Amino acid sequence: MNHHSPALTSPAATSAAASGLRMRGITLDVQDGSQRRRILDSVDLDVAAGEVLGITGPSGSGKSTLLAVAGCLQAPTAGRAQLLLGGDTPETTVELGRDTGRAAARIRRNHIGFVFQQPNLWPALRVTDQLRAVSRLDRVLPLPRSARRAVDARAAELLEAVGLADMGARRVGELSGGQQARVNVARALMNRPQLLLVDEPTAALDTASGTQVTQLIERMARDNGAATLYVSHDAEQLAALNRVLTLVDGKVA
Ligand SMILES: Nc1ncnc2c1ncn2[C@@H]1O[C@H](COP(=O)(O)OP(=O)(O)OP(=O)(O)O)[C@@H](O)[C@H]1O
Repeated sequence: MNHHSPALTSPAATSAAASGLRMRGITLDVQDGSQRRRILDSVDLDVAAGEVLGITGPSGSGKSTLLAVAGCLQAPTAGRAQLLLGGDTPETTVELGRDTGRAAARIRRNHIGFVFQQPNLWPALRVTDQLRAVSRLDRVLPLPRSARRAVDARAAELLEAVGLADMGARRVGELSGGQQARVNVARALMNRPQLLLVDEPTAALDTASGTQVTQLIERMARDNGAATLYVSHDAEQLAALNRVLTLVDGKVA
């Protein structure tokens, strides 16, 4: 695996990494009344495993739509989105954005973590149970004890990594906004995704907590080897990232 930062020759597409996200020529047209509208226009980008790429741009420039394509929630009209898992071969490549049905749901469950501004945590559920609830192992009932232990160990490891080691038994409704954002990041990484998609995670936080969450996302992306797209409007948060791509009218500016 290549954990080196790619050379900063271009803000978007960089030298190919053996692991990470590769998007080429991503174009999305939608029917808007009687007109065809181009929401994304030939977007190229690379994000190596463990690296964070900031995505910014004016409202309506296509940032969330780009995340939706990478997250198999929206199939592009043209172009290719691929998640490389250690080589550029069919066996080590997950094709993203080809369809949005059950195969896409499986890809999301196995390979993609999402962090949104609205964390969608259950306020009455304990922190550890939030993490247990998204584990794909929870789908097989009854769980063998060894699998349950593996899930609990992963949850404990992540809570420690995000600085909430003592909070596992707390109910989410009792946590501060910054702590909830941390639970949100931990939960997104439960299934060891190789791709992490983050949309405005600091919008509801003050600057200091926002900065901590951004630093946390960078560290967790690196430590977990997750290629990460980080959408934000917040200049302060973006300034902390090594690479930022700006979209204007669906194009890389
Ligand atoms: N399926 C769709 N049908 C019609 N229009 C769409 C569709 N998906 C997105 N759009 C339009 O595409 C444009 C880009 O939307 P998108 O949400 O990606 O922008 P954004 O950069 O994330 O904006 P914001 O910063 O406000 O969240 C918007 O004008 C939106 O209304």
